[in-house]
Amino acid sequence: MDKSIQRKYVLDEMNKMDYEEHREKSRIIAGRLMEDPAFIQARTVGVTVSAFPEVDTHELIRECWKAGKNVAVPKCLRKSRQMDFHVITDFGQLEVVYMHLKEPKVGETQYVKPEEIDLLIVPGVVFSKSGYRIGFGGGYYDRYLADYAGTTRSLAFDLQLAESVPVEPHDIPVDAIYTESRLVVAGKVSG
Ligand SMILES: Nc1nc2c(c(=O)[nH]1)N(C=O)[C@@H](CNc1ccc(C(=O)N[C@@H](CCC(=O)O)C(=O)O)cc1)CN2
Ligand SMILES: Nc1ncnc2c1ncn2[C@@H]1O[C@H](COP(=O)(O)OP(=O)(O)OP(=O)(O)O)[C@@H](O)[C@H]1O
Repeated sequence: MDKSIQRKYVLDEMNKMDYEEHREKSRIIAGRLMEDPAFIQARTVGVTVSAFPEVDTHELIRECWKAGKNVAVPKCLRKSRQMDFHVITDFGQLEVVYMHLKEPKVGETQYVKPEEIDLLIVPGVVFSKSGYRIGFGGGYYDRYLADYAGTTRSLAFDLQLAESVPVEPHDIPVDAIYTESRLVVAGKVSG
């Protein structure tokens, strides 16, 4: 199936969730990640600030702060279509400048190199059982992952899992995907 059709179909399904269902499932998904040794051991976590209908990451970010972890969020560089991650210690250090996305205020936050991020939580719209993904189409994460050697995870609702997605040469799969009912690891699915 065409990438943009698959993206639109799944986004439409995600948008059908009501506020309660979205919040409850997000809480379960984030809770599962928080039990993962890769999360527990991470000193610095790279994560996006979610926007509905993405799996909510706000509570996860607060839990990172409580546990003394650094929270690094991406700033998009539009010309080069690259991203820089900056450490935020408060949601007040975010601003909306690009595509309704909450991004770090670069003057107020510390830049971190890819090798300083222990765990990168990779966003996406559709995920395959091999860990491949369809994002919002900016190619930002594909570019970042090309230079990133650390551990990756994704957070998704069950309805975002597809049998397969089109794979291009630049696509790099994530190590594992948490949903409200499943853990998908390197092509294996368990309950
Ligand atoms: N919450 C959240 N934040 C995130 C992402 C995400 O998926 N979720 N990203 C995940 O990657 C990055 C932003 N990704 C983007 C992906 C596509 C376009 C986009 O479609 N841009 C239009 C218009 C560009 C322009 O105005 O210059 C385009 O490409 O046509 C923008 C951002 C970083 N932050
Ligand atoms: N490593 C890369 N080097 C150069 N161009 C790239 C790279 N990765 C992706 N691109 C380009 O970026 C554009 C968007 O890529 P793609 O459609 O795979 O995005 P996506 O996976 O849906 O989104 P994202 O990675 O932002 O979540 C494509 O035109 C692709 O060719």
